Amino acid sequence: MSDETTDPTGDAGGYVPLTFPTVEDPETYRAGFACIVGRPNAGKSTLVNALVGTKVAITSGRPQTTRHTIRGIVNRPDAQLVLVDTPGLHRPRTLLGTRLNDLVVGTLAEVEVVGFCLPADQKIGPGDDFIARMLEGVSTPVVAIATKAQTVEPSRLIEHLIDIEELGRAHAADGFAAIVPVSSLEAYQVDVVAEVLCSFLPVSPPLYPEGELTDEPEQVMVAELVREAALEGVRDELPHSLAVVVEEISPRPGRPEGKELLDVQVIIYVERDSQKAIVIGRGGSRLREVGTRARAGIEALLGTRVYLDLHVKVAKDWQRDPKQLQRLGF
Ligand SMILES: Nc1nc2c(ncn2[C@@H]2O[C@H](COP(=O)(O)OP(=O)(O)OP(=O)(O)O)[C@@H](O)[C@H]2O)c(=O)[nH]1
Repeated sequence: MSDETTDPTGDAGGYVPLTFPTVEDPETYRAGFACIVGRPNAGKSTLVNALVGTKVAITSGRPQTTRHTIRGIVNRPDAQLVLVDTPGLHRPRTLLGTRLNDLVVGTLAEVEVVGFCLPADQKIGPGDDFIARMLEGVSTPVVAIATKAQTVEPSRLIEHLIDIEELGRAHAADGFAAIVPVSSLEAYQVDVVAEVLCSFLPVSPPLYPEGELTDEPEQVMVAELVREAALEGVRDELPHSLAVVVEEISPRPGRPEGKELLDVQVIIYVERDSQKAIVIGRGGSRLREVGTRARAGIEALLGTRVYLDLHVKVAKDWQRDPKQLQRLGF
């Protein structure tokens, strides 16, 4: 299934030269890494997107859509905060789950501060306790973030903040390093979250050039865009059964200047033939829509016209097969 653009809107071939952000005062400028954790659906990706100001991670109403560690970078006059968005922390049920948790714990030890998202629209439960216990094992300071704060009544928010305080004290003598309510979609206190997280970073020059939104390889970003497009409207049928691999991104040879074209070859893996039929749709109609939607995002990301070549393949039970997982980049 192929799909070439006929009406490009992006700047062709527009890779922006990299410059480092302006440092207001090198004596006090801070830079470092923060990791955002929380149970599935806690609002982690939405918070990262609000902090960074550009969509870098996938959000959806369904748990566990973020399979890769995606970093967003917040540049402030006084600090650079590099955010690591983690997959939904959960008790491992499949091998994929185990790998995700290993990935999360490994990441926590390497960052300067952890943001622990606890959604205000839900009571603190066993999933949050599980994460709090996991955090006991790392010495990184933990900032509790009461997400979705403006989706509930003030009385409920207060109750939630008290419960968070208790959760913190149950797991560490001094409790959480800070507790901040935020509502990412309602633009409430997003700046405060950035400021509090930055206060835990060491004095350091900026780590990444300006304009760089993520240090994930382009392949991963492209795969995420295709995955998001392929799940659109069929999340109930295929929530976790879909993996995307970008086989190749290469410039089409012999294109005239200003009309550059990137060939992008992508494989969508599903677990069963029935799922393949869902992704492709009648007469390939759905896959065409997936291609059109994904291509628009890829062109915006890469800043050039794209020829997207999409294939759907069946990889039986890929979630439980270590070899398949490795091949799919987990
Ligand atoms: N109204 C409102 N909705 C929010 C807010 N934050 C998150 N949501 C919604 O909550 C749902 C889950 O948010 P995500 O950001 O995808 O959650 P996540 O923690 O990244 O989820 P996983 O990737 O499954 O771990 C989405 O439907 C969001 O739109 C908020 O501040 N206000």
